[in-house]
This record gives sequence, structure tokens and C-alpha cells, in this order.
Amino acid sequence: MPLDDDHGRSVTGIRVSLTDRCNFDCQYCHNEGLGDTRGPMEPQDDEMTADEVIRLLDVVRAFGVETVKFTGGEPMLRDDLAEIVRRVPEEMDVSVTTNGSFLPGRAAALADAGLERVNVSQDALDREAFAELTQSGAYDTVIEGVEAALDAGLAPVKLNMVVMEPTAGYVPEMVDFVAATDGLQLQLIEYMPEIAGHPEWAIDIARVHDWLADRATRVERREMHGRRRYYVTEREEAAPPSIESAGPDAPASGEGMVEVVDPVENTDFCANCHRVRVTHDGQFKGCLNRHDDHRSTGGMTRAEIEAAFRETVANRVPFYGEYMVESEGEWVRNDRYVERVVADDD
Ligand SMILES: Nc1nc2c(ncn2[C@@H]2O[C@H](COP(=O)(O)OP(=O)(O)OP(=O)(O)O)[C@@H](O)[C@H]2O)c(=O)[nH]1
Ligand SMILES: C[S@@+](CC[C@H](N)C(=O)[O-])C[C@H]1O[C@@H](n2cnc3c(N)ncnc32)[C@H](O)[C@@H]1O
Ligand code: SF4
Ligand code: SF4
Repeated sequence: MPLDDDHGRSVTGIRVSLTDRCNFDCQYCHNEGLGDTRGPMEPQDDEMTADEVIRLLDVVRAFGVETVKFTGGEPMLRDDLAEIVRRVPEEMDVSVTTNGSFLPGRAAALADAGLERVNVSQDALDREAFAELTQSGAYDTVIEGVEAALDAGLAPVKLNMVVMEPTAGYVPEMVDFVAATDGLQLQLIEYMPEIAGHPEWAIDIARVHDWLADRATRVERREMHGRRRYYVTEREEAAPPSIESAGPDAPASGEGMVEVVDPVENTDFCANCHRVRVTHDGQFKGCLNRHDDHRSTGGMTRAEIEAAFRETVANRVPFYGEYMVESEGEWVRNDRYVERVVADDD
């Protein structure tokens, strides 16, 4: 049975950052709550080993955690990613979120190792905009990577697009693209300024919902975070760039799914959050936005890791609505946690 926190949220998923390193330098990157990805590209001593990752997964699986997501930094900078995926406890659903630049040549091996799906970041179907946003010239490689993932059977491949002022204009084309391409889905992620800064890039996500509601033939609500999923059909007049998803003769599905990830100041999203994170150096982290709830697992016995996980879950609180509360139209830290942080620091 999964563990529940004090707010009735069962923990069913774990997100493991395998490295803090990245070969891109996206202008918007929050690095899963850990700040800057810039730095050395070589493996770092503080990264968990494959054995340590598997040991943690073994512990949380026994607490009913059903899904694991490997992320980073760029998780495919880990040469042992396929080995790690192969060793994930059998009962767990395993996926990876990647910038896609290493998928050509490696997607098939990951699928063989047991990877079930992959999310690939792609913010614009435009070479120049992509280069500007990611500070990388890997546009064609990423498109090839998406094709490689589809060919390897990793569908549905979710394209992750961060929606903010510099990218919002590319949304319609991305939606047409997934509607026209079998095996692809789109995830529109509201830009989160909390860690990355640049509040001026934030957009009003309600406008995106309204636009999608007009465009969609049906709408669903995902249990996780209460996210809305819009199903869209192909428009005849649209001619987006093509990907031959399942071979040149494969029929297009004619329907695409677009999911909106809208965590910013969204109490409903946080009230339905079922995830615990693990940092690349092996610390449990109860919330993406918090830095005061990390619990180390380094050098611990299994019993100690179990205790650290229980404590992490017990201390989880919805970020918006509990850790942050509204006061006179502003989000401010709840006094309860200000006191706790000061006490912890002593
Ligand atoms: N604030 C917040 N943002 C999240 C959370 N989960 C996902 N996100 C945002 O969505 C981004 C993409 O996450 P992914 O790992 O690709 O996708 P996902 O939706 O979590 O995973 P799937 O289960 O594959 O749909 C993250 O890097 C965050 O920006 C969450 O629990 N809280
Ligand atoms: C931190 S990256 C790590 C995995 C991998 N390097 C990648 O880019 O997919 C995970 C996801 O977070 C998203 N992301 C990064 N910074 C963000 C921000 N400030 N707001 C919203 N999403 C963000 C990225 O677009 C990506 O899809
Ligand atoms: S590729 Fe991922 S981890 Fe790297 S900078 Fe971009 S969003 Fe951040
Ligand atoms: S509590 Fe909210 S901000 Fe924190 S990880 Fe969960 S959904 Fe994200």
C-alpha cells in the first residue's frame, strides 16, 4: 500500500535525477529544483551509482511506489542508463525525460532494457528558435531522436514544450504536429519562474486552456495533478513538418493528445501531487519547489533509507495552498514553515 502524507496524497511515483550535468543550457531551466546545470560534463563523484539508484528503488517499491521517472540534468549523459533501466524492479513502470540529443543510436537499447516511454523536450519546430532557447545546435538530432524513439516502440512519445512569452507563438504548430503524427503526444508546461527567475516570461495559462478547449473534440482530467488533457484532430489546412512515425506507410492517427502541466500558483495541482523526488546525489526531496526538505540517503543502511523515505512523505505538504499561502493578493511563505526552517537551521 502506498504511503499517504498528512494531506491525503498517496505517494505512487518517484522522480530520480541521475545527474546534474547537461549538454544544453536552456534559458528557462529549473533543473528539477536544483538550479544551474552549467559545469563540467564528465561524471561527478557525488552522483549516485547504479547500485545506489536500484537500492533506493527497491526500498520505495516496497512502499507501493509504482512508477519511476529518470530525469536530470540530462539523464542520457549517464552511460549506464540502459543498465539502470534494466535493473529497475519489475513491477515499476519506467520512463525517461530527456532533451533527446542522445536518442539516435541509443533508443533501441533503452527499449530493449525495458524502458516503456520517453518524454522529449522540444519547444519549437523552428531551428533558430530552438538554438536560441537551448543554446544548442541539436535541432535535427533531437527530431531524429524522436523518430528513433518511435521506431524503437517507445510510444507514446511526449514532446515537452515550455510555454512562456518566447515560445507561446509556436503552440498552434506544435498542436498540429502531434495531431498529424501517430505515436506523439504534447505536454504544454507552464513556465515556472519560481526557481528559474525571469517572471516577465510567464504567460496567462488560462488563455492556453481556452484556446485548446475551442480546438479540442474532447477533454479529460488526469488524476495526477488534476491535469487536463485535450484531444485534437488534424486540420486539413495545416502542413507542419513531418515525422514518419511508424514507417513511411503508417497511417496517421488523426487525433493527438495535448496535456497541460500548470503548476504555478495552482492549489488544485499541488493537492493532487503524488510524487517524491531524489536528487542526483541521493537525497529525497518532497517537492520540486522546496530546498528545505531534503533528506540524505548516502551511506545509509536499508532500514535508515526506509526511515528517511517515511519522514520525507510525512513532511510533504502541498506547495501552493499550504507551504505558500495567499495574503493580500500575494503568495507568501506560511509562518508555520518559516519557523520550522529557522529551527532546522539552528
Ligand atoms: N511544480 C511541479 N512541476 C512538475 C511536476 N511534475 C512535472 N512537472 C513539470 O513538468 C516538467 C516535465 O515533466 P516530465 O517528467 O517530462 O513529465 P511528467 O508529466 O511529470 O511525466 P509523465 O508521467 O511522463 O507525464 C517537469 O520538469 C516540471 O517542470 C510536479 O510535481 N510539480
Ligand atoms: C529539467 S529537464 C531534465 C530532463 C532533460 N534534460 C530535458 O530537458 O528533458 C525536465 C523538464 O523540465 C522542463 N523545464 C525546465 N525548466 C522549466 C521551467 N522553468 N518551467 C517549466 N518547465 C521547465 C524542461 O522543458 C524539461 O521538459
Ligand atoms: S536540456 Fe533539460 S536539464 Fe538541460 S538545460 Fe535544458 S531543460 Fe535543463
Ligand atoms: S507540491 Fe506542488 S510544486 Fe511541489 S512537487 Fe507537488 S505539484 Fe509540484
